[in-house]
Amino acid sequence: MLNDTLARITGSDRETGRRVTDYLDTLTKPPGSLGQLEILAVQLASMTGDDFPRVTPPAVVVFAADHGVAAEGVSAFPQEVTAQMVANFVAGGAAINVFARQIGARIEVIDVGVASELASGELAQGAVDEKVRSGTANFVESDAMTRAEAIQAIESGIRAANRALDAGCRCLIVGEMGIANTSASSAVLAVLSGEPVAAVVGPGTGIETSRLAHKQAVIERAIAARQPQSGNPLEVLAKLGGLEMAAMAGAYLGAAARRMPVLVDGFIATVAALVACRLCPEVRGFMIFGHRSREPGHDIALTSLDAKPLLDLELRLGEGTGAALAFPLLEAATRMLAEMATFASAGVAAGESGE
Ligand SMILES: Cc1cc2ncn([C@H]3O[C@H](COP(=O)(O)O)[C@@H](O)[C@H]3O)c2cc1C
Ligand SMILES: O=C(O)c1cccnc1
Repeated sequence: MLNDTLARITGSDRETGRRVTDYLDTLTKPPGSLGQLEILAVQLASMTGDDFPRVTPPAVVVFAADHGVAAEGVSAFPQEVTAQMVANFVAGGAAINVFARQIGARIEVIDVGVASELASGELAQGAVDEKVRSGTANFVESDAMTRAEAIQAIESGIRAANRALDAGCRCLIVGEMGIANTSASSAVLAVLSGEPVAAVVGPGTGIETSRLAHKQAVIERAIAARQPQSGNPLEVLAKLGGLEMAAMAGAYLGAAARRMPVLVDGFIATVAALVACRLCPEVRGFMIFGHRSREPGHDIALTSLDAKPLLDLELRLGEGTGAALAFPLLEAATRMLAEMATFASAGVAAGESGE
């Protein structure tokens, strides 16, 4: 299924993009005056192959999984919080639930590796059970997961993207929940970007500055012990990543294979996006970056992808929140194309051409 999906991903449709670029200059505004919104409109048209792309309704998929490295004291919160937040997502009380409701999104919560037994029983009723294993192994001691488990998690992400598409959704927002996943993301990013761990590591849920040096040392020890090959993204993911990160990468691939625009969230989501792009560079053409997270490694991940995020609200939450908040800008871009009058239709005199 992964190989089929990879084979189906082609570049975005530049011809449609060029047509929409020309059309934008016929709308009743000075050429280029809607700035980034015009760029967004062209991107969405190129992704979908549609001169009048639509992004509503959006889908939010939140993947949850635990991390063995939580045992090293790298998060400000205990591991149980992952399962407890899954219950909160299902009950509709988390930040992502609020913003998903605001934008009219279909929301799905998917357990790909929550450690708690409760999570697959009463706690997570209403969550999709795609558990690959009960959390990763502590990557300081052994590989986080096997290559087969990483592929299984990626494929659960592909299925989630397909469910969203089959339900009629037109834009995919991918979120995550997993205590200690900023450590796994920092490890993966350091290897894939070649940057030192010190440059990509950050406070995550808010560990004290004194504990940040410990978090950095744990990640450095893990990379030294696991020795992943930076040119092999699947190996880096399996040795140092997380099940939710694998599923997120899969969801991006699944969306791109069906030309569905993806709105990428914060630090963890962007590291997963980097993994997806290393697996298949054409996926990049289907990604829009919602916001710049306060987690310091996010800038490095964004730079690695040559990505410019839409918003900077100083968020550091994850769950898909920054992407959900950016969604109305995508909708505005599509409405601008579909609803604005042209100079000809409105009888407005055109100005001098050229900027
Ligand atoms: C209540 C709560 C809700 C969250 N929602 C997202 N995260 C975020 O924090 C975690 C990563 O930070 P670290 O690596 O420091 O554990 C992830 O679960 C991420 O999604 C949360 C964290 C907490 C505590
Ligand atoms: O940007 C993120 O996704 C993020 C930052 C800190 C903690 N959790 C998530």
